[in-house]
Amino acid sequence: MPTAASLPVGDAPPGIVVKDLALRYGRQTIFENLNLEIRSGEFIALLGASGVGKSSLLKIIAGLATPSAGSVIGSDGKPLAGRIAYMGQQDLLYPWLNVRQNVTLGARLRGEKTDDAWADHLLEQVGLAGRDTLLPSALSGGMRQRAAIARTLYERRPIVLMDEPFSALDALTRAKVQDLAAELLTKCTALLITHDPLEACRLGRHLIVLAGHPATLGEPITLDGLPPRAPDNPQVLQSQGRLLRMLTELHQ
Ligand SMILES: Nc1ncnc2c1ncn2[C@@H]1O[C@H](COP(=O)(O)OP(=O)(O)OP(=O)(O)O)[C@@H](O)[C@H]1O
Repeated sequence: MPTAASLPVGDAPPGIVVKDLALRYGRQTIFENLNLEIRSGEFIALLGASGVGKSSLLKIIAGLATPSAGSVIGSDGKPLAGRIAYMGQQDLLYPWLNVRQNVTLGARLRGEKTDDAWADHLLEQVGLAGRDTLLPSALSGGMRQRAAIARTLYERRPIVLMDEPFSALDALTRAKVQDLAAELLTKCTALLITHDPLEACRLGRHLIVLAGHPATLGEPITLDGLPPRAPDNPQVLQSQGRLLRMLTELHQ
């Protein structure tokens, strides 16, 4: 059975290369000539004011939206289709399916045999072993989000994109789920949208701010050490301060 330390995503996950990306809605230009390179296995946190275009960028990278111009490919030069798992702002668990059925939904939709040993392993990892027959209505918010993480990881994709996945959780549950995500995503290339500077500093290797109209990406703040970093880690506290200052200045 695979272990968390050996999530079966191959040797090195592909990085992401975003080249000269533009997005326009009618006369509104959300961004133009946007370039971003995320190296293999890196965890990037993307921040920025509401409405600046973060979710749009993530959806384009995920292949869920079409850009007006530009391209997104893997750092290995191959398309990213089929190599990305996407986790949105809501857990989107199907209320009529139990935890296990939700976790294995992708395989079921594709008409594949479900990998029950892998599902068991993930349910154990996210602390839901023995809860697999419960419906989402019987779960707390934190448990639902943990089930959604298990469903994301069940897909065994080397790239994981997350759009504010923990924003609805209370501070303590959020910290626990952040720890879990950091541990389970060590072998993936990950891009996380968050409004929470502390979350960004605990999880991200590079923190990038998207700002302006049209939006551009700022110089990244880079943190050392492996996530999850402790909330009172001096580097986390210092970077959090820098980030808040940067976001405030950009908003003026
Ligand atoms: N399908 C669409 N048609 C027209 N405008 C859109 C569409 N989708 C998004 N927009 C606009 O594009 C801009 C960027 O939206 P987006 O959701 O990417 O922002 P965001 O930075 O993720 O915001 P938030 O932090 O609030 O989630 C917004 O002004 C939004 O109104």
